[in-house]
Amino acid sequence: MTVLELCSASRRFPRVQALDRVDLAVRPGEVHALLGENGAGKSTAIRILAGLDHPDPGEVRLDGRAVRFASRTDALRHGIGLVPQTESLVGELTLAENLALAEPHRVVRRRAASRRLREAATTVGVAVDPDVRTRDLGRGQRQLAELVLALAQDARVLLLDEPTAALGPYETRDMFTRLRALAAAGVAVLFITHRLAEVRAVADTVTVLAHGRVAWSGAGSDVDDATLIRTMVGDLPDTPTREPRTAIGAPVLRLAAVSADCGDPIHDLSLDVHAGEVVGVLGVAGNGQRALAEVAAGRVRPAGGTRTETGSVAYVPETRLDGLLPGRAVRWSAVVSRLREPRFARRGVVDRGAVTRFATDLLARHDVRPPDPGLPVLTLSGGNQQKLLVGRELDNGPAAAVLHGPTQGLDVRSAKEILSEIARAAAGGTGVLLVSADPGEVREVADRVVVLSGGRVVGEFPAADFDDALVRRLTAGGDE
Ligand SMILES: Nc1ncnc2c1ncn2[C@@H]1O[C@H](COP(=O)(O)OP(=O)(O)OP(=O)(O)O)[C@@H](O)[C@H]1O
Repeated sequence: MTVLELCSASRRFPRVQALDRVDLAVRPGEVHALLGENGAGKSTAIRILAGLDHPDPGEVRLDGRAVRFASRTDALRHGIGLVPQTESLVGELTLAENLALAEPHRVVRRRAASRRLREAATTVGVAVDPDVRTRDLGRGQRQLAELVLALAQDARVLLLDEPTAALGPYETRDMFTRLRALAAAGVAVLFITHRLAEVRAVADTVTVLAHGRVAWSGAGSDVDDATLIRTMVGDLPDTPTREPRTAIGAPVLRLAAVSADCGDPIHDLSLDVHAGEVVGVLGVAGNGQRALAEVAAGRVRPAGGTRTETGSVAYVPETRLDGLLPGRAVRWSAVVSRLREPRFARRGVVDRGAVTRFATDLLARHDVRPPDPGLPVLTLSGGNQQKLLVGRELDNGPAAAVLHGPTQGLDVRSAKEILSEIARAAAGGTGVLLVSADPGEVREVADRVVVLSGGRVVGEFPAADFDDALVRRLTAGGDE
């Protein structure tokens, strides 16, 4: 029995056919994974199912009947909950206030809202405080909060656009336990991911989109990983994620006994990043990663201690839109951190032609699709926005680079390309601070690993000594 489906759904945007006659069905009690390379049409499919967009032509069916949701709120009234890729919570408000905002059709008293949220959180075993300003939660926690928000509104279908992108392996496993419990209770779950291990861990059914079409669909047990990868992105590039390094040099970024509070505080933290070195920072989300990244990048002044840099510091923030100019064309996001360079100005006025030429070249070099500098940034798929941001930041051979979750939302091919880019930057002398939720990528590209817990460094070791059990113990708050 199908609860929600796309029937021969197409959607065209000015430069692309995002969906082309797609059939996709979600069933109660089933976890369905939606896969595909960046730009394949996954978010478009989910947005249509959630009432944020409409197929043209094509149909959405609910319980077998054609429907046309007027909005996301309307879809939610029919039991369709969405956890979007870019969070939709209002940061200044608490989760309880966000719930009141999401239900304009009824009066929601704050105490009742908090109670409903607590109940929903208990159902899925999540510890969220409904009365904390959502801006003060880490990205992973905000996504869990959105999940709880949908459940508090009685969603019987959950559409999750990359719910695990900002989560580490332990939090991901927890989330899957919750999703399985929801499915067992009859909820239908459709989620987007780029990680095949997650498909194996939780999905009953898999659909792969490629260039807006269904390239494969069926039971997860009927397909192997190699076939899935080939169907998604073709053959993987054979690019190295280790480059011969020049000797590791002097420190390019030094934090000495810094403390800062950006929601998840850091205390008395000291860390040096040397030229030509990749320092990987691991930890369970919400243990000071954001504060560390913001302080290291020079965005937030530490409340105590000192920060020293020796040259330019590139920064990829955890939330990609914080590093882009969402309201403007791609070309401006491509140059924003370099606009002061003389080549972009003519007699004191910005030289649009020079900006466009630079942006065109940057998009081509970093495989951002579509490679059109005139498109609004928000019309790029999430993964392509990420490639633009990381490409721009590493492009200029900075002295240091602070990268917070640089491969978030990237398909396997692009993630591999970004890791090679990081390795190349380090080989060229950049000192990289890689703050990541993914132990696998840290292990692959870092020289040294630092583990954060409770806002403090609780362990540090050469990447060559990487030991899963040790990392698990340290991230859980143990001492070395
Ligand atoms: N509002 C829009 N206007 C123009 N083009 C758009 C718009 N929304 C999406 N697109 C384009 O449609 C295509 C599919 O985008 P979509 O976001 O669905 O991809 P995706 O598979 O979710 O990618 P990712 O894995 O990177 O998130 C992309 O080429 C994207 O640039």
